[in-house]
Formats: sequence, structure tokens, C-alpha cells
Amino acid sequence: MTKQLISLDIPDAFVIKQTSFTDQRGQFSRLFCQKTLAPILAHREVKQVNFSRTTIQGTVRGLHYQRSPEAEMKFIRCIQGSVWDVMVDLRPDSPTFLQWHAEELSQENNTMIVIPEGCAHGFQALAAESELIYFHTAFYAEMAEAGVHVQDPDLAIDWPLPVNNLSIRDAELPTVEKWLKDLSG
Ligand SMILES: Cc1cn([C@H]2C[C@H](O)[C@@H](COP(=O)(O)OP(=O)(O)O[C@H]3O[C@@H](C)C(=O)[C@@H](O)[C@H]3O)O2)c(=O)[nH]c1=O
Repeated sequence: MTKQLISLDIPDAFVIKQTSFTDQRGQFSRLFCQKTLAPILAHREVKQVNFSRTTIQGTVRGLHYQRSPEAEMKFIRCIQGSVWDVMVDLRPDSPTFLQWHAEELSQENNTMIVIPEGCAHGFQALAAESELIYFHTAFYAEMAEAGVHVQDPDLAIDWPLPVNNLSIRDAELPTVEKWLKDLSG
């Protein structure tokens, strides 16, 4: 049920075009298959599956990642509504360090995005009541949570709608400049 596997410019990041079956009863989709995704998963395994619903259009969540050794790869699909999904490469040794990539994920487009370890993830709800499902290759570790601010001018992420409804935690995330200073001690 995987139609196409597309490597992105950001190393180890992918877009997966999946398929779905529709008949008179409705729809059937396979969201995750360990065998089909083995070339991406390699030694990893899915440890946790998460769900989020975002009520208000324009809401932004992110940009989040887990620090090593709790670093994780995430496979993300939109199962209701649509979101503008963003990853930012925060791996200082990566050729695409601080570059971002965005992809629209929607209920209709059967697109899954793969965020590798060391890249931060965020999204903006393009529609009210947008729902995401996440497959994570590490357990949630509160102490390892980190991130950068979605409106950092140095990243200049081109959010399609005015940024709205940030959580208190997300509004307080550092700029990349501050994050880099903290990283180097
Ligand atoms: C991410 C996560 C949160 N929580 C708890 C912490 C908190 O009390 C509550 C809500 O968490 P947050 O406010 O961090 O939810 P949210 O801002 O939606 O966090 C998510 O944002 C997107 C962009 C991602 O990439 C996800 O991996 C995750 O970080 O749920 C867990 O118990 N397990 C988890 O895996």
C-alpha cells in the first residue's frame, strides 16, 4: 500500500505516498507496515503511537524534538482535516543544518512524512479539527524534550496562515541563536 517513497533534501527525511481502498462501504488504509518501511526503519522499531486533534484553524504546534539518547524518528499522517507540516534540521553536522521542509498532509492526500532523529517537527492546522497520528521510534521522555520557536526570524518559516494559539510552552521556546548558545554550553 506504499505507492511512492520520496527522499527529501534533508538527509534521512522522507515523504511516503500511500494508497487507500474505497468502495461502497467507505475507505480502508494501511497506515504503518514494518516490512514495507524496513528500508527507512533499519534497526529502529515503533515504540509509541500518538494522536492529536487541533481544534482551531491557524493553530501551530512545535517545533519539537527529543534530545539524544531519546532521539526518535517520527512517521506522521493526517487522518482528518489538513495541516502544513514542517521539519527543521537541527543536526549541526548535517549538510542541511537549519534548513526546513514543509509538506501538506491531509485526510485526502494519503501522505506520510518521516522526520529523522535530530530534526524538529511542527505543524499548522489548515482546517479546524485536524487530526494527526504519530508513530514514534522512542518512548516519550519529558526530560529530553527540546525545541525552537516557530516564529524565529532566522528560520523564517513561511507559515501559510497567521500563527495562532501557541501553547505556553511553545511560546517560550528559544530562538535558534539561543538554542545554539545553550548547546555549546
Ligand atoms: C508528546 C507527548 C506529550 N505527552 C503529554 C505532555 C503534556 O502534558 C501533554 C501535551 O503535550 P504537548 O503540549 O507537548 O503536545 P504537543 O504540543 O502537541 O506535542 C507534540 O507536538 C508535535 C509538533 C510533535 O512533533 C509531537 O511529537 C509532540 O511533541 O501530553 C505525553 O504524555 N506523551 C507524549 O508523547
